[in-house]
Amino acid sequence: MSKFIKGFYFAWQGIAYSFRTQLNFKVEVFSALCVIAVSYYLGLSTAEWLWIALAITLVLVSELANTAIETLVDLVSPDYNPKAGIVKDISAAVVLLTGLFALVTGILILLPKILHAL
Ligand SMILES: Nc1ncnc2c1ncn2[C@@H]1O[C@H](COP(=O)(O)OP(=O)(O)OP(=O)(O)O)[C@@H](O)[C@H]1O
Repeated sequence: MSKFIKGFYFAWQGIAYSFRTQLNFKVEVFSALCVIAVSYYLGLSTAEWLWIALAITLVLVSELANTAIETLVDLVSPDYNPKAGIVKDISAAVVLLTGLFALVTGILILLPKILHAL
């Protein structure tokens, strides 16, 4: 396998590991699929699709980074350490912020269209 192809394989391993072990990542992937289906049904403009894609990407990327940081913290600091806790808390805060951004984006773009379609 070429080094280039191997890179994709390792990246996929990281996604598969996160999906297997992180309930939050599973929920976010399924939520993203639901949002994409609803967006397709509602017929978004190109700009609206880009905002939805940005929100979904930010949430999934931050959850993957959070999983990597948690795993690294558990590796280097398996025992209780206030600084290890702070690192995990900040990492979780990043996911929270991207989730809030996704929520606001979804409400601003999808809610008016859903109400109009009812
Ligand atoms: N080694 C540690 N030392 C101090 N506090 C920790 C440590 N590990 C975890 N904590 C605290 O417990 C919280 C939850 O940690 P945990 O590793 O269970 O994260 P989680 O988000 O619940 O992860 P997972 O998705 O694996 O369940 C952290 O945000 C942190 O405040």
